[in-house]
Amino acid sequence: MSARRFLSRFLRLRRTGRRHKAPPSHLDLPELSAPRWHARDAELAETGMGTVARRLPAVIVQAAGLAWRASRVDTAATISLNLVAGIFTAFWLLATTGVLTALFSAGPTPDRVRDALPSLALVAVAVALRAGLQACAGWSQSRLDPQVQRLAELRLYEATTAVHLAALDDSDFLDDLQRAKFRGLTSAARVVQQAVDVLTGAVGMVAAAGTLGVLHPVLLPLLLLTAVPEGWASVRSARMRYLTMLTLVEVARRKWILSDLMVDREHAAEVRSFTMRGFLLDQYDRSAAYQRSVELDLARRQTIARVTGDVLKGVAMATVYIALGLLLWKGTVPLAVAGTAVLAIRTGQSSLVNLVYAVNQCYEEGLYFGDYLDFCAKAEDRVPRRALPSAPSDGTKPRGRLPDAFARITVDDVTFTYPGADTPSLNGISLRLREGEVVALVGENGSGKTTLAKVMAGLYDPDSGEVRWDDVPLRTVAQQDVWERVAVIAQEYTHWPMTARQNITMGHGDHAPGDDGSEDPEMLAAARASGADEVVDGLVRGYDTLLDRRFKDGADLSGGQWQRLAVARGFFRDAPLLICDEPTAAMDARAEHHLFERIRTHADGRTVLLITHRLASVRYADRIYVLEHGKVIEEGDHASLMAVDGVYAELYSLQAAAYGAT
Ligand SMILES: Nc1ncnc2c1ncn2[C@@H]1O[C@H](COP(=O)(O)OP(=O)(O)OP(=O)(O)O)[C@@H](O)[C@H]1O
Repeated sequence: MSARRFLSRFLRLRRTGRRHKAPPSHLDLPELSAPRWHARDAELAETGMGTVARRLPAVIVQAAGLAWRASRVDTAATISLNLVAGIFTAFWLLATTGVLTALFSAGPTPDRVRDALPSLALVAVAVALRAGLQACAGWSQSRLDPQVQRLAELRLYEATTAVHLAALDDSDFLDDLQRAKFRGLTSAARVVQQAVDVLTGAVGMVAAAGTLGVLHPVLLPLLLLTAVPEGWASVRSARMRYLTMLTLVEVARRKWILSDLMVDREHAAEVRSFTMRGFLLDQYDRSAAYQRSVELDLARRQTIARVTGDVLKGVAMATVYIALGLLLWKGTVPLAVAGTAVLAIRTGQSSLVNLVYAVNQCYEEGLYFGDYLDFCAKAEDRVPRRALPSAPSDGTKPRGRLPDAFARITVDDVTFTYPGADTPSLNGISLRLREGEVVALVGENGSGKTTLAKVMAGLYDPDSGEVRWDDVPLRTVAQQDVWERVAVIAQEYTHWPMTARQNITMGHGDHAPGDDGSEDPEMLAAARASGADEVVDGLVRGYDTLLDRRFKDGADLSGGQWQRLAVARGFFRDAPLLICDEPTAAMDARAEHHLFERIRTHADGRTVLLITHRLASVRYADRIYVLEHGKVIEEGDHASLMAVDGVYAELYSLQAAAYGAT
């Protein structure tokens, strides 16, 4: 939030009666001002009840649509049970008139009580049925919530795991994603809940108003008169809380960040070694103290609003009783009707208060839910039609079929620019790999090696140019077909919080040990080739060890040990093309030597694209491409590149000299 926006918001809040101290200056930090978390807050603060009422139907239609898709039975049950309960509310109120008419009639008391009994029985049945229906409605609503939540989560995750990788490099898309995930997703179930509460409140209100209309039309305005003060007090109190939370957003974020730093294991060592404890606790305490003072102030102002509402309600109730007295005195309504009217007014009053509150909440959640829906639609637009093998068979279906093996891979004049970047990361690159070759990419940091590897792995589509397997362009085949035929040992790999076995075999079905306890021979071969077998030998539960210290009996590995597992994962995939991007960066000298030996012997007949800064290891590559600023500037085998005496020769000589010196 810019200083100006903060100031104007602060002043606006002061004008609406707030008297908070400004946040302490140490809290006014740039990392707290990311707008994505609470993008709707300012809009909500400005919105009046008129706007809310106008936009509400659209929100309710969206909520109903989601609920319907989540569970037709529970949605239909929730709505219809609430409606029928409303009918019984009206029925109960009208039956009460019968009871009161009999009780207030002339004659001996036993006779009057006897006359009232049939109506009393009707009242009892109506009240019991209404309570039963409301309980059932509540039950079906509780069943609906998790189903809505599941549907909303699935839709989001299905989209985020299928969007084009380039979408995740787009900062606007990432902002929208964060907002949809952290705020929009939780609003899905809430908007449905609030929509049901709006319905329930409206039904109760209509039942009470309908009853009063039937009793005597003049009684209707009395209902509004009593409900308005309480409705006002409840909305005002909710808005106050909301606006207060708004000013605490930054402080709350600061507290999350600080609490993560003080609690998470990954920071624990540095917190101690850099003696950060006192600093963190002090920062946390100051934030908490500010939050406490704001919340105490809120409690005081909410109490004032509630007391004001209660006083106004008392005045309104007195007015209603005076009006009823006058109507009785004038003979406009009989005594029994007046008695029922009091009951109906009280029922309608609580329904109206609930209704106003639910409308407010429904609208608020609806805005965030709208963000979620917008994001899902945007993300689904960015899912490539050829993402999955089951791509639609319309004009955009994958035309080609990727060969299971290839004679050559050709990269032809490929250009690629990351979303939002000013300059291309790949600028007219051409190269070729023949089956069974080891081809190396070398070059200084940022020269485009990893980007080229990702384009060749089918993770990014080139802006122009083509990558072909034999004669089949990658952009014409289903992406999943490409991914299944390429094994990538990435520069930055994930520490999967799973067992050692799953870390190697993941994405390739279940590789549980056989009945005799023997492990899958292919997995063992991959582990041996990468040196992961030595890592697993040191784990208490072997391949069954969970590699995450956050769980009971979980283990953690060193950087080099994790890298051995990542390499084993790449070797395990039965893919004709193996891309190794800095596969030994964290390994010790012996493991590195072992791995490069393996790669030099062509990794069991596979074609290998090797990216590394260890130039001694690329000497034996069949061909070496040297990249600079996204272009190939030299190409050839080690001997020919040394003979050219260009960039490769310079880099190689530098490294060789360093070793020579030692
Ligand atoms: N996700 C991204 N979004 C925008 N630009 C990126 C992204 N990833 C890389 N780049 C840019 O693309 C260029 C090439 O990066 P790349 O990672 O391919 O280089 P590299 O040769 O693999 O470098 P290194 O040797 O350091 O691994 C760099 O200028 C980098 O800043």
